[in-house]
Amino acid sequence: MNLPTDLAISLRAVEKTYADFVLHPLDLELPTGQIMGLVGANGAGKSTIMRILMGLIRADAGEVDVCGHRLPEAQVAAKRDVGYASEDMRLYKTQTLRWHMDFIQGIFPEWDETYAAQLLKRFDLKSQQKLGGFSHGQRVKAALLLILARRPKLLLLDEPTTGLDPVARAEVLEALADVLRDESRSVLFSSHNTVDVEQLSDSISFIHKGKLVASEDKESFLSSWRRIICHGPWQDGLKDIPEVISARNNGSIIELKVRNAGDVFETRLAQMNLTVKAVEPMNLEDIFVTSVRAGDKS
Ligand SMILES: Nc1ncnc2c1ncn2[C@@H]1O[C@H](COP(=O)(O)OP(=O)(O)OP(=O)(O)O)[C@@H](O)[C@H]1O
Repeated sequence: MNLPTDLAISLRAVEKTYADFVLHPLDLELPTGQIMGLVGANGAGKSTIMRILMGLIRADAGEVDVCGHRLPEAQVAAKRDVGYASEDMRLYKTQTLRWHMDFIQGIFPEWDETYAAQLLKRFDLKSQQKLGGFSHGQRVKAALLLILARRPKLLLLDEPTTGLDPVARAEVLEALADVLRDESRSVLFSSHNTVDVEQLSDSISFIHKGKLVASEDKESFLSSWRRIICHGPWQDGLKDIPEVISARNNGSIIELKVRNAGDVFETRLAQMNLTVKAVEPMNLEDIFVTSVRAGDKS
């Protein structure tokens, strides 16, 4: 079945249960031409989502569409359109990078040799070197080169920058930003590195213990959070206010981290004899740590 392709990814009520983990009914959409960062703590379910999208595991329920192909029925067509890179990607240690490039070129007619040559240079890789002799960072870059030069419509990247030194990270991020210059391509990447996600993404999806707690464009997501510093008497009831994700006091200074708190929120604080001294934006790292520590409230 061919479905409309204005969405690179469409998940509807997708579920997956393992012995000790439940991916709760998940709805997720990635419009074509966008880059989405998938953020969540260890074991949140990021790789599970990636593997479902790649058809490596089957969802227990729900509908999975990738580049307009319904899985699992249109698995073969979907695999042509998707490039997937993860830590468990198998490369042959005894073969050179050139051997891998020729191998992939033989399978995917879309292979772009000019682009592959540019990536070799950008990533500072030697095509005649055997993969067994590559460092971790070089292996990650080699895997990305093999996927990017195929020019797939959708890139699924599981932790693409983990374990890379700052220079290699910058090279990889630049290469990903380049991919997006072509508006028909899309990227979903998971990362623990909130700086990368904040820098690169159009939208952010936040997953916590198998539940999608937010999936929004980056600006709205970041601006929905605030750090508020106030003066006044501490009250245990602060923690029960739904918008307050975290509340801490140090003497008469109270620090609140709030989400979706409208203007009436400050009126409410005033009614509690709290004087607002500062309202500050939060970066993704702070939001991430606050959400994970707050557990289910986020
Ligand atoms: N094949 C499997 N059998 C049983 N449990 C599994 C299987 N694959 C994953 N899980 C469990 O599902 C949960 C989510 O795993 P997943 O790899 O999706 O998390 P993640 O968000 O990618 O974590 P990390 O950031 O550590 O890579 C974990 O508790 C994991 O143990």
